[in-house]
Amino acid sequence: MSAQAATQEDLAVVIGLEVHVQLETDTKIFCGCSTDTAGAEPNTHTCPVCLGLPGALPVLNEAAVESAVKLGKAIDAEVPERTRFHRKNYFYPDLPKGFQITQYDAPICQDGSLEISHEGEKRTIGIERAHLEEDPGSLQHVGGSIDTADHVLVDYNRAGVPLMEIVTEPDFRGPGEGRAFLAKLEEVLEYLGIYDSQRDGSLRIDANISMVDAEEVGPGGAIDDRVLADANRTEVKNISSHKGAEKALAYEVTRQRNAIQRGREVEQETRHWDESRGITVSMRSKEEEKDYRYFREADLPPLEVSDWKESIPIPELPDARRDRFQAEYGLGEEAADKLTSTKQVADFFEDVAERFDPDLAATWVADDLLGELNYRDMAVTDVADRLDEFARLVEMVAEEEITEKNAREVVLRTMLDEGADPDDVREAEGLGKTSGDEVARAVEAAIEENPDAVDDYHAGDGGAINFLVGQVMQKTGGSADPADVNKLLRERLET
Ligand SMILES: Nc1ncnc2c1ncn2[C@@H]1O[C@H](COP(=O)(O)OP(=O)(O)OP(=O)(O)O)[C@@H](O)[C@H]1O
Ligand SMILES: [Mg+2]
Ligand SMILES: [Mg+2]
Repeated sequence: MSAQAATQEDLAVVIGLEVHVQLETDTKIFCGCSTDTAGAEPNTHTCPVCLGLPGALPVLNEAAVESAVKLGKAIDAEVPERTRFHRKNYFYPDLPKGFQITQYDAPICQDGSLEISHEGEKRTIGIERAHLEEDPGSLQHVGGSIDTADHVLVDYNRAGVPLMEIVTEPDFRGPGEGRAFLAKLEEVLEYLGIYDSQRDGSLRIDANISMVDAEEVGPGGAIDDRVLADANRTEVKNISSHKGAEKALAYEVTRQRNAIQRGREVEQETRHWDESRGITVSMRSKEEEKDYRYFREADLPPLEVSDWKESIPIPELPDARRDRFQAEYGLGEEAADKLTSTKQVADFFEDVAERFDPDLAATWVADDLLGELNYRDMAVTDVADRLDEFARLVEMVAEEEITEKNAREVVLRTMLDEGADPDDVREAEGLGKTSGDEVARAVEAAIEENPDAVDDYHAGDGGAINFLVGQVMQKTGGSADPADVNKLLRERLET
């Protein structure tokens, strides 16, 4: 059956991703310019090297290589003994030298993989390679978007920021899997501490999409290399988030499907994701490898990492930590997932679990804190500098200085909404958990003042106890623990 005659069901989606990640280093990859460019005036973090002035020589940043090796270990890649750099030639204003220093035939990471879980199923996504390169400068399109702008401004502050380009096999069979992969990759990068998710543009994605005859898909989603090579694919550039990736992929899948159903061929081309319009637009026919005239970067010697790489440690990664949390703290799968979703959350949970009690810590971090943050469209990163205060709140609950209900509904919410300190909120709201004596007195008073309810209780009316609990709660200003009060009342009424 030819692709032309295909209907919806006859087509399988093929997606491969090229993910560009900015490595978090103090200085650029080939010069000493600071990478801390947030809010800086354009073109103020530059020097002859990253501006590509004639005669300037690159010197490789050791920290960038170390980060690349860490990533290689995390994705189970081969890190060859010797790697080298190449020049990729193209003419575009974001590249002052007219070429990008990148890696070609000897990338620092080869043949890795990452396991994702999507819609309850686990899949292993192959990673063809991950190589080091320099980030180009950034362009600002003035008076329109890329295809309509009046003119373009160039900022070379970004030029030379270390980038890792991670190239997957065409292993995704749908946009959702692509998104799951990006989330997982970001998690791993954060755990490794080599990446700053908060930095603008620190993760940028090119997505390759094609359609093949569904009959070509074998067991486990395998597709023959020849079929993949023959399929006309589009490469979508300018995707900068997981959400954007899923949307761009879904758009492109629909566009290609429609074209094939109308009997048209999908053109092999480069397209641009226009985030604000939610569409992809054609940019140019796809360049081929020979267009880049790759040749060896003679200004950088080959890089030897064979002995060195063994001495570069990596921390426990998300999957391992998830398993350990389940085994060590008796967490369910869902709680373990939530509590390892970012390193910061996981570290915070462990800290609180060790100091107080794992069950309490799990509820407080997974349900209460993350729930309230989520409700406010916030993440743990937004309160990263206040984690001590949240730990203090859990301590108050653990030490029974406050009821769980008040801790959750008053203190936690006020902390988040007003940036208040937990002890201050408790004091201001008079929420100190009432002492045992005070509760006992309130129980006595409630019994004395409500003989009818006491009679009803003895006559077997189950509702009477709730009424009495309510009376005690009122007398203690809501600061007693209702479960304790219930117990006290029953004990007292049975004697
Ligand atoms: N048939 C296909 N459909 C979708 N994606 C594919 C297909 N074949 C290959 N890919 C994906 O295309 C991506 C890049 O492929 P490749 O390495 O051949 O370079 P390229 O896009 O030509 O190179 P560059 O972007 O550096 O110029 C990979 O992620 C790969 O998985
Ligand atoms: Mg590249
Ligand atoms: Mg490509």
